[in-house]
Amino acid sequence: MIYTVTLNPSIDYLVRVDNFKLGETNRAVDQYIVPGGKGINVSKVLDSFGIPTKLFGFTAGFTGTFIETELRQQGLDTAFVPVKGTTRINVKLKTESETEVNGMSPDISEADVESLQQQIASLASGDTLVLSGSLPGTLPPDAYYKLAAEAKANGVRTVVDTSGEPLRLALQAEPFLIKPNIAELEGLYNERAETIEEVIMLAEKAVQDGAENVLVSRGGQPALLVTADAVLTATIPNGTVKNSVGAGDSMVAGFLYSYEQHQDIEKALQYSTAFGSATAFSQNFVTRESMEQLLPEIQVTHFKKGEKT
Ligand SMILES: Nc1ncnc2c1ncn2[C@@H]1O[C@H](COP(=O)(O)OP(=O)(O)OP(=O)(O)O)[C@@H](O)[C@H]1O
Ligand SMILES: O=P(O)(O)OC[C@@]1(O)O[C@H](CO)[C@@H](O)[C@@H]1O
Repeated sequence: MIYTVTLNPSIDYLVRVDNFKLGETNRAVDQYIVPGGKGINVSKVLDSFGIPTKLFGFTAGFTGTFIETELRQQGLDTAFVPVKGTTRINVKLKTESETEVNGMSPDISEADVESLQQQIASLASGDTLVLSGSLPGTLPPDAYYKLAAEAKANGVRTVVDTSGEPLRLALQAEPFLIKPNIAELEGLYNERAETIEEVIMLAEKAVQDGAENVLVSRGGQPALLVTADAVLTATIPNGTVKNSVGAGDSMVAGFLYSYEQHQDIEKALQYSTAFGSATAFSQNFVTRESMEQLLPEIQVTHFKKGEKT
């Protein structure tokens, strides 16, 4: 069974404004109000591909109630720990470009964390635990490390999709998969990666530091999968980006969807990329139809030094 953890969920307010003017009253021409947060998005995508998951995390206040109610109505199995305060609202403003304002998390107490730890303690060998998104401000940076290490000690496969210090520390728990985008990978080692060789070098550092599979997304540029034995690249299909919110989460979902069936990292990279781009090219999330359309366009190859991608 796959379990996702969203410590810092959100209501995503996606709003489109034509001719946006800073400092003036702008009127929306389109809007969506949906449960968000990276782990929740992974669960939504997997569920739509027939893979059931259980959703852990913290929810608070009327926004938390909205998230829980919506997800349950969609048939998702939520088991959020209720906490004090109000779950955040994240604004995703679509103008000529995409601008995001992610809200502030409620405070999480030690007792809240213990409740979550108890839930995670029930996972066992054969289970997968996906830890995704930012940490609430009151949690220490090693929060993901601790949860991942506990799960791993029980034979659970762990996935960590976060950034900065929480990601750096989580590597010590030897996660099965991490999915940094290029900025997150650079941030991990405080180094710029302008050439493909530099990107690979940083991803290889993350492997040395503990990650089994490092899936690097680079927006419209080829994605990479780096392990101790292989460096793979995947071409990115051409298309018009409609909404990239959740494209990275769709990649995580696609990787797991494929890997659970085939245990083949080349296929997992191909599916992962198809899931990511299918989400980027749609207003909502990837569907089976949109994914299957893109899949044959994506070529996965073993990277050879000197190659341009
Ligand atoms: N311009 C694009 N053309 C095609 N596919 C894209 C484009 N931008 C993003 N994607 C798809 O989305 C995936 C994830 O993109 P990105 O590297 O921006 O991840 P991310 O920053 O984690 O995403 P997000 O946080 O917005 O969910 C890419 O690997 C690709 O499959
Ligand atoms: O602030 P975080 O936790 O880093 O990211 C949260 C978030 O931007 O990520 C998802 C898309 O990946 C959105 O649903 C959500 O609003």
